[in-house]
Amino acid sequence: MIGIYKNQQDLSTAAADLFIATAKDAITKRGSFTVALTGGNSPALLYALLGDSPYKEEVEWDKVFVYWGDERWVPLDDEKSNARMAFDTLLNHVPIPHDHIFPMWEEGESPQLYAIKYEQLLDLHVTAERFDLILLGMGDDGHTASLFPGTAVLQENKKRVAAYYLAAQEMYRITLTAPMINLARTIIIMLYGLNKANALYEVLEGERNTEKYPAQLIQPIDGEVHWLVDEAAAKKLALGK
Ligand SMILES: O=C(O)[C@H](O)[C@@H](O)[C@H](O)[C@H](O)COP(=O)(O)O
Repeated sequence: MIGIYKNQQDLSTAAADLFIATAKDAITKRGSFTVALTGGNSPALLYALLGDSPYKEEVEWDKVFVYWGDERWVPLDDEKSNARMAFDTLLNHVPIPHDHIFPMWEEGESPQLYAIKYEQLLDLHVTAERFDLILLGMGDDGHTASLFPGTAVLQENKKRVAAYYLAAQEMYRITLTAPMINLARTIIIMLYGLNKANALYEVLEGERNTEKYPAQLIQPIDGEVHWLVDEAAAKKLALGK
């Protein structure tokens, strides 16, 4: 389903409401809430909302387990780190136990070996391999998580977590694979701005070409996906008119 909002503020508020509802539902039904966070700019306002009143009091943070959907393979204090952004805007502001947080990074480890370790970390709390919620963004080129156009990771169907060198950015990326993402109970893909309009149109209404527009791979098996976008990003969509 797709929700089209006036601006970044409105779509971030909608995402915060959905986050809270999903967390409460998971905690009521299963006793915990497992969430994979995203990087990029799109979730910054959502994280700030969740880290402040009145939202922050709505969540039983001691029952929340935080993972990441993808990461740039850089130290936690690097400004490119997705984890650092989430700590700065959200995790340092809420009473979540430190051992409930699983950044995709380990000093001195190789990204490929850490991807194997991360699958074991998932097994600690993500029951039946299903996240309660995965947050995602989408790049102007149609990538989501670290599933970039034309990369071999798009064909990965055995691993749940994969790491690879992204030559175009001269860095390693580590990511949940599409099959793992698609097991989630709920997925939120949030994005805003005119520079996303073309990719959003191609992903949702264009021909299927997952090599070129990897976000087309996101189709939960038995869950729901919510596209939360602003009017500018929805500009080319027929269903946005
Ligand atoms: O680490 C990353 O780069 C992200 O997780 C990535 O998949 C991001 O969501 C998109 O690139 C959108 O980024 P913006 O929200 O900054 O447009």
